[in-house]
Amino acid sequence: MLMPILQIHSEDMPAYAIVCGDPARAEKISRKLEQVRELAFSREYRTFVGQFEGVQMAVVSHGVGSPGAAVCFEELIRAGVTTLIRVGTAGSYTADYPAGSVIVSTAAVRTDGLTRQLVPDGFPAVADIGVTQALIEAARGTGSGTDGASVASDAPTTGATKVGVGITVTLDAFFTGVEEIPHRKYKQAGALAAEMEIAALYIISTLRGARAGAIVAIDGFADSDLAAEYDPHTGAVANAVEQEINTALQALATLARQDQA
Ligand SMILES: O=P(O)(O)O[C@H]1O[C@H](CO)[C@@H](O)[C@H]1O
Ligand SMILES: O=c1cc[nH]c(=O)[nH]1
Repeated sequence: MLMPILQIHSEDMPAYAIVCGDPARAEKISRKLEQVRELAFSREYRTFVGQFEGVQMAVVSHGVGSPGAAVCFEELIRAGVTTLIRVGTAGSYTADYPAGSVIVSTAAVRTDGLTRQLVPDGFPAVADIGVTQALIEAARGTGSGTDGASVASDAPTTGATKVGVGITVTLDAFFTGVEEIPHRKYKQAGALAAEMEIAALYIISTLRGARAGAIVAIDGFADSDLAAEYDPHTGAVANAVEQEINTALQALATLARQDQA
């Protein structure tokens, strides 16, 4: 069956998918796959399929913002995807996790408009516990692997990259207007970072019976208290993106092997 917006056929889709905002990041991730094929590049949605460690998986870009990303998540699940990991970027709420860190999102604060049109206020946007566990373990594993960095049990690292685990905030606005975004409250309540699509991913996955998790590379500070000059194109951010990609690929392969066992 043809998915009308992504322009992919369900017959071509594996059960496992990595999703990310940027089509260029999808292409970068696809280069780590074997027997890779590009299925479609429709609007902001670029879809590749290939194998990682023998596991057939897809890599798909969803663009910026929850409404557009929701179209991608819905069509992927309709096409047969059952496990999704978002590999994104986010602004940090804490100097403990500066640019170049990565965060595994356990749940997302729903400040977006999209999920309000799907479920009532108060319904939680939570990650799948198995996907989250696989991401945390892979983050520790990739950290102690290729570049041999030590991994502290309470503050896991990947290479030189600090890894946080906790709540993220999903916003609709990237640039502020005249309304104040309550960053200070989110931060005081313990949220680690803000981005723009994770709540949609978690709510849609919960509604449709799929499982999802997310990892984000920190590219600056989300709140104006900490905001320095925003530059998502530094070497530290590129390193964190590389680490989160390796982590997500490893986690997805582990989940697939667990499913087969
Ligand atoms: O890097 P990606 O995956 O696009 O994620 C973040 O970056 C975009 C904003 O620059 C938003 O999509 C936000 O969620
Ligand atoms: O939504 C986003 C993504 C990256 N960095 C931010 O500060 N916000």
